[in-house]
Amino acid sequence: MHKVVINVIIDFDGILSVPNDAMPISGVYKQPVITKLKRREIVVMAGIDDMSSSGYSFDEVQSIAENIKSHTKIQPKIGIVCGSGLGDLANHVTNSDTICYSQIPKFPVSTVPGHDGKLVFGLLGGKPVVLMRGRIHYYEGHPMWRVAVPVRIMKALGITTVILTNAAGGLNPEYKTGDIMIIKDHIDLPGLTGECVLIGKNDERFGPRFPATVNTYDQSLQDLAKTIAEKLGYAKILRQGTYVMVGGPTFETVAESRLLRLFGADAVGMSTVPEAIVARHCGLRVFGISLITDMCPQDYNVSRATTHEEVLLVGERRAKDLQKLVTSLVEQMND
Ligand SMILES: O=P(O)(O)O[C@H]1O[C@H](CO)[C@@H](O)[C@H]1O
Ligand code: HPA
Repeated sequence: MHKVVINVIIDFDGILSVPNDAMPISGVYKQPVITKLKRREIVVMAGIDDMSSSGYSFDEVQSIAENIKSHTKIQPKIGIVCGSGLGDLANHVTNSDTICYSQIPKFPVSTVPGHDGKLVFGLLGGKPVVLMRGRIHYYEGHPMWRVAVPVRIMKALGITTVILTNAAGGLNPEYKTGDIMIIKDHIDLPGLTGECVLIGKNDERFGPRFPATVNTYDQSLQDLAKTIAEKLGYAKILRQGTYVMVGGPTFETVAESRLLRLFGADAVGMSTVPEAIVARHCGLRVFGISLITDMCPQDYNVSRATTHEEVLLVGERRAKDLQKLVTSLVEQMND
């Protein structure tokens, strides 16, 4: 999304033109003339995105969902988004139907290693689910709405709960690589700086213009997950904390990690928050879980570079534990 404030030339007759090299920079213009023109025309002339664009319309989302329904008989009640290196969860789905994102008209495609780009329908813990084996990230160049539109599509498929999983860097000094963090709250850093996923026209059929985001993460699901994790013997690696989203794709500098910690975040990643917001906006119950795949450097003396390969490796190592936790959660949650 670009702020469309452009330099225009207005001649004596009030005729407006946009220079060929028009850039999205601030300019001074005569308000009375500008208001005669539709903003969309100016935007089109300047060749930049329409700032009112908020993505696929309600009808488009329904028709994408209808197309998907024609590929499977499973009617999912729970949607699961698999984070980096966590796609193996899909291997535990029985009676499965798999559809590649690229087969579905208008479905965004993921380009990140560790994100296969497949929708897997089937039974997990005896319940009908749909898993997104691979998610869409903002840093891939997608506008924010597109990052989260799969959540709207899953809602149109009939889900009532979404489970968001991710790989994240640990900021809380008490955390360790391999820990599992139940998300209790988030900080939408892109949102706070003007890139909230809900910016643009609002269609009330999706949800309200000004949605509340307190209690985004369902308390009873957090409690249930905690109980299950303790029974599974994960007490020592179990955390509950705040996830902060950054745009990425750079991993944090020491100074950035310190700043995010000062904000009160326990873990940092480049996803999840837009999906959680869109899910709450359309009335879904949300549960989020982070696998701490690396510790963010907060000391220049011990700073070492995080890599995506390392993130995927830790994901692989903890895959079984997360799979057990998520499967039991799905099995035991009420619909
Ligand atoms: O959030 P998920 O998709 O798990 O991926 C995390 O892992 C990648 C970095 O290694 C980033 O995309 C970060 O957000
Ligand atoms: N920072 C941001 N995103 C991440 C990290 C990290 O350290 N690890 C996995 N995803």
